Amino acid sequence: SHGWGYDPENGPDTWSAQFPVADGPRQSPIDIVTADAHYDENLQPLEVKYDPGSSSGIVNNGHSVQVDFADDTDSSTLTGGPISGTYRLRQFHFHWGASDDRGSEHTVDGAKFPAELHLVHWNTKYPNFAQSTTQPDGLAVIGVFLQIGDANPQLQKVLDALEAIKTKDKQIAFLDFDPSVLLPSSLDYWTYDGSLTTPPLLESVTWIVLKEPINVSSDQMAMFRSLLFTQEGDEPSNMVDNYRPPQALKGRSVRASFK
Ligand SMILES: CN[C@H]1CN(c2cccc(OC)c2)S(=O)(=O)c2sc(S(N)(=O)=O)cc21
Ligand SMILES: [Zn+2]
Repeated sequence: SHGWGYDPENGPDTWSAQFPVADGPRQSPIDIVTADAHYDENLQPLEVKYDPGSSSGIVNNGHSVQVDFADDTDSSTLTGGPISGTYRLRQFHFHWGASDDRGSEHTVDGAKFPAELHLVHWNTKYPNFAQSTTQPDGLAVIGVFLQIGDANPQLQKVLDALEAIKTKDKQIAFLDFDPSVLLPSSLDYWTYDGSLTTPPLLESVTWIVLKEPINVSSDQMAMFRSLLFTQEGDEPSNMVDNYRPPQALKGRSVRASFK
């Protein structure tokens, strides 16, 4: 098996060989030390405007489950917050653990959550997504923690699609889904300059990590863990622990939108 992944032979500790930026100055995720997060009254509220008509498909890409959006118009956008200009929603996906004690990429005062949702947006000042991924202000990713609680009915539509995309590279149509139903009631956030948390680990992400988690039940978490990293017909490997651990802060500051 070649290509990056999350096993000992191709996981996060091996990525710097092919992607030297892995040891760069603004890598993600990080541990958010809440006492060190500086309240910035200049931070604007987040403005999320998503059009369910722009959702297109759901795919097992061999690293996560991802819902893709049509990003040829400004139908689903992120503005405000720490960013300037308009960023278009491209996709959302998740990271999770083999058990409920781990799975998130960011941690808060060292605490891990069982999963983390990432909503990926790109800066429309650049001609397209690919170009934006190479720019320091090219991407903005909203991170939402998942905590074990009551079953989340909004998540169920995503989970019900998983049995049709169990193996790597399987995808199906996924229409009329408004990802704002996955956001918590408070949009209070921490923000810092970082990177993609997977190869190519590009240092082009303004991270916007929401303080309030959303709920997921343990049974719903088990559904994520029924996915496979592997293709149909290959020796099956459960898609679990698809998270990169926290990286060095290297002098960066984390700002808070709330007191
Ligand atoms: C496989 N995962 C990444 C896929 N992407 C990607 C695809 C092609 C090219 C490229 O850079 C040239 C980036 S992506 O930009 O959509 C993101 S966002 C993200 S995370 N976890 O930091 O939110 C991981 C990935
Ligand atoms: Zn991610």
